Amino acid sequence: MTKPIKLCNISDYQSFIDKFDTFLLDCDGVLWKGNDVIPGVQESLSYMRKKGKKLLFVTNNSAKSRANYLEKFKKLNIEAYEDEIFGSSYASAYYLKNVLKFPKEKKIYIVGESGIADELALEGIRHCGFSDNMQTFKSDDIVSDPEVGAVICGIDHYVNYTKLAKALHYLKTNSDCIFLVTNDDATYPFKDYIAPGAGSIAASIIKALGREPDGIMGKPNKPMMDCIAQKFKLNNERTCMIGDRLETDVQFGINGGISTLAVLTGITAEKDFIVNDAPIVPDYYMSSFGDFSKLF
Ligand SMILES: O=C(O)[C@H](O)[C@H](O)COP(=O)(O)O
Ligand SMILES: [Mg+2]
Repeated sequence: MTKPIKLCNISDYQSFIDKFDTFLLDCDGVLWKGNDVIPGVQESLSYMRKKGKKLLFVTNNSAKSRANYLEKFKKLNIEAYEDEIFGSSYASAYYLKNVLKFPKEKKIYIVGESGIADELALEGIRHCGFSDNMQTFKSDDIVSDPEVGAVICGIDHYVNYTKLAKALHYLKTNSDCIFLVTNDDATYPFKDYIAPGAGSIAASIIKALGREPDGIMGKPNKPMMDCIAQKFKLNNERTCMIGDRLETDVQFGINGGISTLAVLTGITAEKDFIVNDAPIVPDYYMSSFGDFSKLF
């Protein structure tokens, strides 16, 4: 088993950055936790831009559209541009439009937030489910709607029984109704705690439905890489994925044939991959992406 290389000092940081032209940067747990920016992140990104590196922000968080994410970057005083941002809501809309060729006459029921609705709308795909955000459960609300051709589930801070019951009803009663999940992250790192992730929300529908989703869009899966590849031709030898979760970020890099750097500010701990039988091992790792700020 190849051992991951730990980046410990300024010369390690310098030689690592010089190896690559493009960095795919995860967001939750690498750049920030919730709305708390990880120390040194702005300076690290500025240094990379100063060295002429291409930066792409690749997040499984489907709560926001690319435009909304750009607002978050600005609010947190992090330089970013909309065409650098790839979220699982965008990857889902891209997949439904270009791969599934989702029929115009059908609509999608959303268990999730505005990111999914906004990106579907940009692709001209009809959707519903938003009005159920604050709904108190009433059995009469669970009615058939043959126009629902798909259910999509992502992170949803307003998830409720009505939404889960409607999603299950459409999937069970509408023939050929497909079930997509924006991402399978079990957890979601905040500054002082770990919260349930999109994968844990989708798990309640999966359990009730008795089958797995027809597709998971985000890292480590192909729809996210396809979404990036339609905009940027990556030179795999000179590209590195930087993330905080082994089974999404590092696996995404491995699947994509690019290098991987794990940081320890989010979900993954060193003990998760330093053992001999670790299933997923990054090429490199370091305590925090913010440590590159020492080069600034
Ligand atoms: O959906 C989730 O569980 C969270 O958004 C998760 O944190 C993924 O965000 P990422 O680390 O890919 O930015
Ligand atoms: Mg992350």
